[in-house]
Amino acid sequence: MTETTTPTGLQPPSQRLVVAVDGPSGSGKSSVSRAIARRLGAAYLDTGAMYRAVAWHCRHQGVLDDPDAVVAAVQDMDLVLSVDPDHERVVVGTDDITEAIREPGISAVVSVVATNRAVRELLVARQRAEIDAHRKIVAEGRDITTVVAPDADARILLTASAEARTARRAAQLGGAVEAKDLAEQVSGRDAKDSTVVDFMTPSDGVGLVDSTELDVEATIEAMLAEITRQQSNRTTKQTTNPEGDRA
Ligand SMILES: Nc1ncnc2c1ncn2[C@@H]1O[C@H](COP(=O)(O)OP(=O)(O)OP(=O)(O)O)[C@@H](O)[C@H]1O
Ligand SMILES: Nc1ccn([C@H]2C[C@H](O)[C@@H](COP(=O)(O)O)O2)c(=O)n1
Repeated sequence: MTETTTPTGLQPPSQRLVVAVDGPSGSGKSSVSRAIARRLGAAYLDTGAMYRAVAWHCRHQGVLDDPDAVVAAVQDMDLVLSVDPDHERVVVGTDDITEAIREPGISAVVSVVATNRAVRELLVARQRAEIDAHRKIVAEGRDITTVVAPDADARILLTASAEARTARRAAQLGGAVEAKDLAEQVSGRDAKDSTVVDFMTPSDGVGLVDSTELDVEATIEAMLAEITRQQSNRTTKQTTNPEGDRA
């Protein structure tokens, strides 16, 4: 069956839309994906917040140094994560950790859990369930375009130069962080996280948006244009080859 489309090639509002966004630290994934979700009337899944919540929980339980205990802690973890793009909220058990997961102490240790492959498997399963539960959703992280939702309707790698990303992080933190700590928070963390997933180069079929020379609004516009382009391509393929690759 062929899907119906609007004159612009965008799917009508009643149809399912999954947008997957990956990219390195400071590329703008969270701020831009949240804004896109608002404009599309979609849910917003911040998968980095899940890894941060796991890091907070394991540190709270004093098990960060024990990989097996980390996995057990994730299995038992009672995590509630808001997917409302207008309302950020992360709760573990009875603890509201929305603010706590953004602290430098968590940024410094989050790679310990993010590079644990068993933890990744558990979180990927939760992320897929969350995506399946929503008709429209923008999900962002490091492995959404490749592992979590490789069949997403639109898949984008959002990049920016290391210099631009470091400058953005410095501005975000209000200049209160030393240069070496900033470099560790941006490039150092990416280097550790890159050992388990590739989020520096787009895989096949993933669109690339480079925000180095763009401000936030221009990046949002470039992302929306790329989403429209990929949706149009998919619609054209479905119209010209409705049976897909089936012989
Ligand atoms: N195109 C842009 N131009 C200028 N500043 C930007 C741009 N995109 C994002 N920013 C700013 O850069 C900072 C980092 O952005 P954001 O937190 O969205 O990045 P991120 O990729 O989600 O990082 P991380 O993965 O480390 O959480 C924020 O202060 C944001 O407002
Ligand atoms: N899909 C994901 C999302 C995040 N991570 C890791 C990478 C970061 O070190 C950490 C926190 O992410 P951030 O909030 O900075 O985007 O979680 C990952 O490995 N896979």
